[in-house]
Amino acid sequence: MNLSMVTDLYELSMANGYQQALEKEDGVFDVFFRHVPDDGSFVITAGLAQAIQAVSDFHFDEKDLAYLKNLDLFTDNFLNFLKKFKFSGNISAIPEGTPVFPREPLLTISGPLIETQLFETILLNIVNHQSLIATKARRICYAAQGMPIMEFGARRAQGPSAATLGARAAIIGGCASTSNLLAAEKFGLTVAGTMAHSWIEAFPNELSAFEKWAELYPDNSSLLVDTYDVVSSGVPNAIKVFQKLEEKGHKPIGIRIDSGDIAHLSKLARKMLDDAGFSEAKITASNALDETTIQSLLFSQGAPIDNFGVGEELITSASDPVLSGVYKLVAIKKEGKIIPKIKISDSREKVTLPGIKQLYRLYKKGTRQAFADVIALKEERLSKRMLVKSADPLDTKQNINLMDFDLETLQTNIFEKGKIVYSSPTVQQIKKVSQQSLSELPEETKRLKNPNKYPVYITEKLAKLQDELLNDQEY
Ligand SMILES: Nc1ncnc2c1ncn2[C@@H]1O[C@H](COP(=O)(O)OP(=O)(O)OP(=O)(O)O)[C@@H](O)[C@H]1O
Ligand SMILES: O=P(O)(O)OC[C@H]1O[C@H](OP(=O)(O)OP(=O)(O)O)[C@H](O)[C@@H]1O
Ligand SMILES: O=C(O)c1cccnc1
Repeated sequence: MNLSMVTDLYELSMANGYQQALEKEDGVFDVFFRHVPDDGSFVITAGLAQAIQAVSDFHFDEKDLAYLKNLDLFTDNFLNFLKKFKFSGNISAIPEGTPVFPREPLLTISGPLIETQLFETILLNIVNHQSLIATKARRICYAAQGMPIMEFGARRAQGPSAATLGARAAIIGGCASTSNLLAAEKFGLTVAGTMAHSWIEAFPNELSAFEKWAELYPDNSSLLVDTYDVVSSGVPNAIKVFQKLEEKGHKPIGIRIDSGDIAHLSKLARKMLDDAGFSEAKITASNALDETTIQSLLFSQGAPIDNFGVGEELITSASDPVLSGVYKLVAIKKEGKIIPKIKISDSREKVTLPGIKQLYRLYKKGTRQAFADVIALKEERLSKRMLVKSADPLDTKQNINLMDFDLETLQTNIFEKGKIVYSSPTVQQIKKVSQQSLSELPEETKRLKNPNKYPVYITEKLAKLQDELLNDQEY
C-alpha cells in the first residue's frame, strides 16, 4: 500500500522549500530514541520490512496531486517532482529483532534533502509502533520465562493495521503465536486460538457446549472453563469431556481460565485435572494480563499455568504506550563536502550526535558476551584499546578505557542509490536472531524492574565533534 500521504503537511512544505532554497544539498537523517518504554533498558527493533516497503512504494498518484495542488501551497515544479518521485538515496539500518539502546542510530537515511525529508513521518510511524510492541512482547515473554504467549490483542488494538502489524511485532518480541488470521497469513506466523464465552452461552448448558466442541475439534480441545463456575462446573465438565476424548484415542489439550483469582483457580484446577489422570492437560490463563501479573502469578504465587493469552496490555503497550523515536538531521552533503549538523537544546540530554556514524557492539574477547556499544564516526577505524565517553551526557563517569574486545557493526545497507540491496528475513528468522542477541546481553540489563543500564559510548572523535559544534554553532 502506498503510504506517501500518511505524513505531516510540514514535510511537504519543507521539501517544496528545499527545492527552491537548498536544491543541491543532500541530507543525512538518523532515527533514534532517548527513552525506553516502561523504564526498560533497551528496545527491540521492528518494522524495517514495512519501512522498506513504504520507501519503495512511495509515490503520489493523480488524486493526491490534485489534492495537493488545491492546497495552493506548492509550486508546479514541486508537484511535478512529486509526480515522478523515486528515492535515489541510501538507507542503512539495524536489522529487526536487535536489542538497541538510547541514542543509537536505528536507521540512517541519506540523499537529496527534498527526498529524505519526505520519509520522516511514515518511517517514524512504522518503526516506533512495531518496536514499541516488540519491546513490550519481550518484557511479557521474559516474565513468562519460556511459557508460550499467545497474542490475543486484535479486538483491543488501535485499529486493524495496529492489530496486524502489532501481531507481527509481538512474534518478533518472542510470542509463540497469534490469534490474528490476517497477521498469520501475511507474515507466516503460527496461528492459535480457543473459544469465546459466547460458544458456551449459546448452548443449553456448559457440558453440551464442551461436548460439541470436542466432537468438532477433537485435537484442539482447549475448553474455556470460567463461564459459570470454574471449580464446581467448568473443570468437572472439562474432565468428563476429556475422559470421552481419551476413550476415542485423542489427547485432551487443556483448559483456559479467563476471570477470577487466576492463581487460586489454576491451583484448584491443576489438582482436579491431576487427580482425574490428566496431568498433561495444560492450563492457559488470560484476562488483561501483563508482565507484572504474569511474573507474580508464576513466581510469587506459584500458579501452575502453562500458557498465557495476552491481548490489550501487549497490543497497545498500555502501561507505556509511546516509543518516541525521532528523525534528526545529522549532516548535510554539498558538492562532495560533509557538513555535520547538531540540534542544540536547553537540556544537555537532548543534544544530538552529529555526523555520519557507525554503531558497534563489543563482546568480551573470544566470547559472545556483549558488554557495551560504541557509536563512532563512520570514517573512524577503531583501535584495540580506546578511550571513550558515555553517550549519555548525564552520566557522571565520563571517560572509560576499553580493551580486550571483539566487535561487530550493527547497521547493514538497505538501499544504495535508491535500489534495495537487502532482503528481509522471515519473521521466524528475525525472532530466532533476536533471541540469540538477547542471550548475548548481560542478565542484569534484561530484568523488568530497575534494569542495569547497558553502557553506550561515543568515541573521543565523535565527542570532540559534538563539543565543537556545541561551542561554534552560529545561531
Ligand atoms: N492471582 C492473581 N494475582 C494477580 N492478579 C490477578 C490474579 N488473578 C487475576 N488477576 C488479574 O486481576 C485483574 C482483574 O481481575 P478480576 O478478578 O477483577 O476480573 P474478572 O473476575 O475477570 O472480572 P470480569 O468478569 O469483569 O473480567 C486481571 O488483570 C487479572 O489478570
Ligand atoms: O484480556 P486481554 O489480555 O485483552 O485478552 C483478550 C481477551 O479477549 C477475550 O475476552 P472477551 O471478553 O473480549 O471475549 P470472550 O468472550 O472470548 O472472553 C479473552 O477471553 C480475553 O479475556
Ligand atoms: O482464541 C482465544 O482464546 C482468544 C482469541 C482472542 C481473544 N481472546 C481469546
